[in-house]
Amino acid sequence: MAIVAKFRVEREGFTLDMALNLPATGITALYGASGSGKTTCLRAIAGLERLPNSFFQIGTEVWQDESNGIFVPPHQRQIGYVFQEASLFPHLDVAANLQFGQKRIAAAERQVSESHIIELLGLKPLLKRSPAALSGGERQRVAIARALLTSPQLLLMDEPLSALDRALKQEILPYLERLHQELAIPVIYVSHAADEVTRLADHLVLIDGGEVKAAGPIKQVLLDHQHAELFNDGASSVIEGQISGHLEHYASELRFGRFALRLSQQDHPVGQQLRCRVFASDVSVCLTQPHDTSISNIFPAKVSSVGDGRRPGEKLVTLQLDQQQHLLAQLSSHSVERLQIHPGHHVWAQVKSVAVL
Ligand SMILES: Nc1ncnc2c1ncn2[C@@H]1O[C@H](COP(=O)(O)OP(=O)(O)OP(=O)(O)O)[C@@H](O)[C@H]1O
Repeated sequence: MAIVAKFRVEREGFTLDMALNLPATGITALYGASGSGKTTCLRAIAGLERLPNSFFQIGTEVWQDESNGIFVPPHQRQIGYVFQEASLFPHLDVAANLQFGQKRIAAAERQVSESHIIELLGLKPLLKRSPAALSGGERQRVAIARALLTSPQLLLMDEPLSALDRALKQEILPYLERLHQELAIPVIYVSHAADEVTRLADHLVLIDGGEVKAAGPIKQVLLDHQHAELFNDGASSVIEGQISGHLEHYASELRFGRFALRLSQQDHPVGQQLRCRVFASDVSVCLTQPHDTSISNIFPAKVSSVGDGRRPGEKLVTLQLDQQQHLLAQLSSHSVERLQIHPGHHVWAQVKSVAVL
């Protein structure tokens, strides 16, 4: 099943022209700077903004095809929408706010059970509270639950964590991961926070100036040197693996394919799936296997490409560890020349540090 969209609108000083072909599964992140057109795209998907000459289809359902006079109004689209700020009814308690979501759908059409959603989002202890007595993170969890209880075919989330401080954000992210693992509802997630996107998304659409610059599975898009600079905090690659053990010296081990990555001690149990982000600036390259180094994570790799970095004198080198896993290394062009690093070259990748997401 796929989501196919074509949106075009010209506004004063801004043209949006996007063609999207997305999988109707998992989390797709729309990532771009402020003013790049993410919200306009989301509002167009919801039908809140009717853009001329546009088209939208999810699975076999066409919600908009202006060339054939089709436009399904927003209230007839099975969509859940979560905004930056949770807009709960202040006079109703959490339970009544949730029921409001569910009542919009006839009992026979409900796809999700209320008790399951309450459990997934950890809302049981909050049911009798009024919205005023909730933290920002709790309010947002209620808003997400309310949207899910309308049994949407598609969940749209517009910067759902951007109004929360770092601690609240960290509190809510595991809930979003659980939703992802346990519910089959596709999510389109708008964000300009690279850490959120790399942690949650399966698919990534990079938007710049109203246009799609790149789209595809997140690991693949991140490796594309051309787009590395659109990710505003620097080029990086993602490693996804399972905690395979807790080691001495306050360290844990993450297995990915036939490799193991040593991390600072993690609280997660063995077997827990985890994503890490490896910044290209934290990866260096040796021609021979280093033994006398303080760096613990050293992998044999093959250079698959060498491209220009963000600044003059910088190169981005893609290193292939195996069929599934690549790393990006940011090197000086001087080092690339001195070590004669070229595609096909067998080298050793040293990973200085890893951001656990
Ligand atoms: N109703 C409107 N009429 C005219 N211009 C608009 C309208 N809505 C948005 N714009 C303009 O369209 C451009 C894209 O806005 P949009 O809100 O989609 O960007 P965004 O990527 O979501 O930004 P942000 O992250 O700041 O929310 C901006 O230049 C904005 O000023």
